[in-house]
Amino acid sequence: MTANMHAFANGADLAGKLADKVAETLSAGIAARGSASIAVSGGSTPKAFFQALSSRSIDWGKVTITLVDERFVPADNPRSNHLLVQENLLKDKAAAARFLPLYQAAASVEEAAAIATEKTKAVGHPFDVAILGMGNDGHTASFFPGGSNLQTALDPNTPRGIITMEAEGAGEPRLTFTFSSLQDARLLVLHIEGEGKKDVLAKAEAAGEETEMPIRAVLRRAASPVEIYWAP
Ligand SMILES: O=C1O[C@H](COP(=O)(O)O)[C@@H](O)[C@H](O)[C@H]1O
Repeated sequence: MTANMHAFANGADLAGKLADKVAETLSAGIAARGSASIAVSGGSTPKAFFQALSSRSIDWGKVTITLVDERFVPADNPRSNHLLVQENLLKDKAAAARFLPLYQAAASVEEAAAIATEKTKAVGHPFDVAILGMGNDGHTASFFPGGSNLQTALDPNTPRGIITMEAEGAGEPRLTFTFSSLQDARLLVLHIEGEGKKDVLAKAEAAGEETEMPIRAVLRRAASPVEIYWAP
């Protein structure tokens, strides 16, 4: 419903300021409820932010970290979002956090989604923090244009949890939290970098179908304000 733009001079500045804001929100969650949760994205954008966040002094033992979405690949695959988080976030002070992976070594991606839904069902009602990314095709999480489960993923009446997604632009089959799981995070961030992504955002903010650019569902219908963090 509401989007607030936070623009920074460069990626390093953004990473530090976003880490400060996320650490503050997680600490407030711990103070209010005794624990806190965060769902993060993969891709090429969040590495510097993860590294900055890992050094923040909060009570990481009370924090659960999970992923917004994941490829149906094991954690040693270079395309795994789990691997990205393992190498860049679950270290330094943040090594004390609990991590809940979405990938499960199941016979099918559908079975993996059911197991991951069960294993994550105690967190995220709502998440304290959800960090979304956005692809050049307007996807966010694994809500891909033309995705096999896109309508279900974006339906506000779909229960919280993880569903599967296959799409031409997605590579491997995917596991993704649904829109209903992410849209009410206490701090809902869209983290994008580069002039190209700014242009994609402008296109998404214009009129058009959500199914063409699924990030529109978040920009238009999220219950929480969308805090857009951008750097050139
Ligand atoms: O496929 C994915 O891509 C998006 C965006 O990635 P980027 O490389 O353009 O930053 C990401 O948000 C999502 O988690 C990931 O699975």
